[in-house]
Amino acid sequence: MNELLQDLKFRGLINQVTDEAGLEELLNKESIKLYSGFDPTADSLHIGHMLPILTLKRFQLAGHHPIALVGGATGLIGDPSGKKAERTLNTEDIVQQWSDSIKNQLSRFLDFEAEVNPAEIANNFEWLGKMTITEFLRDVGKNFSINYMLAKDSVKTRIESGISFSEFTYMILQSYDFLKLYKNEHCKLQIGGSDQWGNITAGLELIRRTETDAKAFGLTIPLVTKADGTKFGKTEGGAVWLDREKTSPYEFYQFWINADDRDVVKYLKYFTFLSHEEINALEKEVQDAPEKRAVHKRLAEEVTAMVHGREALDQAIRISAALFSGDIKALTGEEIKQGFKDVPTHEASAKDIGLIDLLIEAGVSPSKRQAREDVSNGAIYINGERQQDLNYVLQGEDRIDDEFTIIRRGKKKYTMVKY
Ligand SMILES: N[C@@H](Cc1ccc(O)cc1)C(=O)O
Repeated sequence: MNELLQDLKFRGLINQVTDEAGLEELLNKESIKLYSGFDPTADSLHIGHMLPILTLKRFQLAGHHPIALVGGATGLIGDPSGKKAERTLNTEDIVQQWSDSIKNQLSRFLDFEAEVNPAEIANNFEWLGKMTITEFLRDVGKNFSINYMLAKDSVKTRIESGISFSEFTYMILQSYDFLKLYKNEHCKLQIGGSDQWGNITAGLELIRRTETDAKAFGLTIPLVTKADGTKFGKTEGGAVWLDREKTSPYEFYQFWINADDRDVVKYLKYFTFLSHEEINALEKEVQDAPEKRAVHKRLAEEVTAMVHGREALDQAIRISAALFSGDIKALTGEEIKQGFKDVPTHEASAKDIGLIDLLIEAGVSPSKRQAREDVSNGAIYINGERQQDLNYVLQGEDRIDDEFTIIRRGKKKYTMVKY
């Protein structure tokens, strides 16, 4: 058995393979080129994209050459696979901009400097962008029968609700990419999410029809599912992005820490490079002492360090600990902003405001009487410091970075006061 395929199987990373025995033979024989494509449908990739990226990386670590393809052209059209409705088109400028940011993100995961098997980046705008309509229809489109195309899930499921000619032809564009990379780069394998099976096999069909003695393969990765049935990768705040401006390293870390006990081992297998032995040991730990959440922590550490680096991970851990204990004094203003992004905010009516007045206008305490009680009982904290003086007036030193103050009532109720 091939070691890489064995690893992918152990991790549950294989959904379908076009010809497993053939692929195994090939992987045992040579170091191959493989690719996966990413359409710029937003200014950042999100954690749903991580599985194909990390799978490319697993191939690279096993000695193969990964090509990460940015869909500068396909992103202008829109893949109907797995989509219930037609997409709205984005402008060429926007797609160009998004292609650049996605390219940068992809570059963080793969090794482009490796001596023998460096990763490569490609952009299908380079060939599809230049192609003329007559070339497309004569050289590529002629190889696809309408029947074949109508039978694909991506099209079949949309016949009733509607699909444009543009999205209908998407599979041909992606097929042409595979053919192009197969011919020019000897790229013999395309991988992608399970919804990409139709597009990948269409590419294989095109290669088979146009190349003699062609041998290429497709492999899909499962869709990440969650034990509670909700969609993976979404939080209340929306998608979990790989761009730290959109999802801070602290939020990113929290996402993994909060994984369901039933999902955590699966995520370790999917998203980390820990050894099988280590994962098996951690699996035992979840079964024996799930309440310790040590395995969740380990998962969050591994993935956050990989995506955002060691320093950002340390910061995320410090913010989490400070928020948990309520002692935020040691945090910087930036760290507090990350940690308190989702707490209610209140715009203070004045800078040097009396504490009781502030508690009332910010809705921290429901009434004046309660506000006074809260303060004298010691339930009120200003930036992590208890304040029991009923006549206390907030001053400059209570404003972090001269911008905001964190008020806490009781154990967990936080409010960010801005000026
Ligand atoms: N269709 C893929 C992206 C892709 C684009 C071009 C390719 O050649 C391959 C894959 C997706 O939407 O996820």
